[in-house]
Amino acid sequence: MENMLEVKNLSISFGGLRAVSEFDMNIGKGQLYGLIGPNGAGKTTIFNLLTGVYKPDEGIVKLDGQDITGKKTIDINKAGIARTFQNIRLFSQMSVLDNVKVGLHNHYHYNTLEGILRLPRYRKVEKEMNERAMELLKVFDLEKDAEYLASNLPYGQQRKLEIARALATDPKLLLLDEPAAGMNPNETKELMETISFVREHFNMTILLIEHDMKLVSGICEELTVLNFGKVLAQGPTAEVLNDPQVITAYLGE
Ligand SMILES: Nc1ncnc2c1ncn2[C@@H]1O[C@H](COP(=O)(O)OP(=O)(O)OP(=O)(O)O)[C@@H](O)[C@H]1O
Repeated sequence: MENMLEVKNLSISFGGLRAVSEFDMNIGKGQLYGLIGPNGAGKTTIFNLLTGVYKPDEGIVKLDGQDITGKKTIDINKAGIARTFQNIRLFSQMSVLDNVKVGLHNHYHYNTLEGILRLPRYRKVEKEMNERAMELLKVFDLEKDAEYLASNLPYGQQRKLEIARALATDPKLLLLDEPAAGMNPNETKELMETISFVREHFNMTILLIEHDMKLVSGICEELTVLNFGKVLAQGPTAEVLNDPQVITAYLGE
């Protein structure tokens, strides 16, 4: 299997704290991959390194063969990585539809003057964007909520909308940071179905951070377990979760 993501020897320190150390991870195209580990292990820091929020002290990140190490967040997004956040970050005072359209701006363009004068090209692009955004909302069963304010959606739906907005940027790799955080068991079950569906429907490669072991064992094919910024175990989900070191360091806590 060809790799979508290749991470080699990634390290970063904050002051004296080595938050991520000599971290390696390969994710095959189309894989659903989990990153787990105790609180403070460095999982979110790895997402921040992959998305250019932090620049690594050492190491290489390649997306679909392209070196993206140390690039700016916006350029990494254009290269094909989109993410969601541990605490939902929607534009709460914008409509559901407009939240998705924000994501589409990577790919649809008109200049300001065309916009102000409402020239035909502006209207054509707007129409295409509305159609594309509605298509995405349909996938998540949110099209009937298109005109609502994002903040009026129930929590589980806001999570879905955040995923829809990330997908609107047309990524190659989707990063989900604790998508099930704060969800009840029913919402989590629905979310698992949504994530599996997104993988199939968009032929997407997905990396997720998650503490909910039911979700992790239910949908992830491979895992990396992180402990104190280092890889503790890596491989097929069932093997990793039965590894005595993993049970002691993480699952047994
Ligand atoms: N910008 C920063 N400055 C200083 N220390 C930081 C910074 N970002 C993260 N850290 C530290 O790096 C370590 C790893 O944090 P990180 O948030 O990546 O852990 P995590 O595995 O995502 O934890 P959780 O499961 O609780 O979200 C922690 O000790 C944290 O305090």
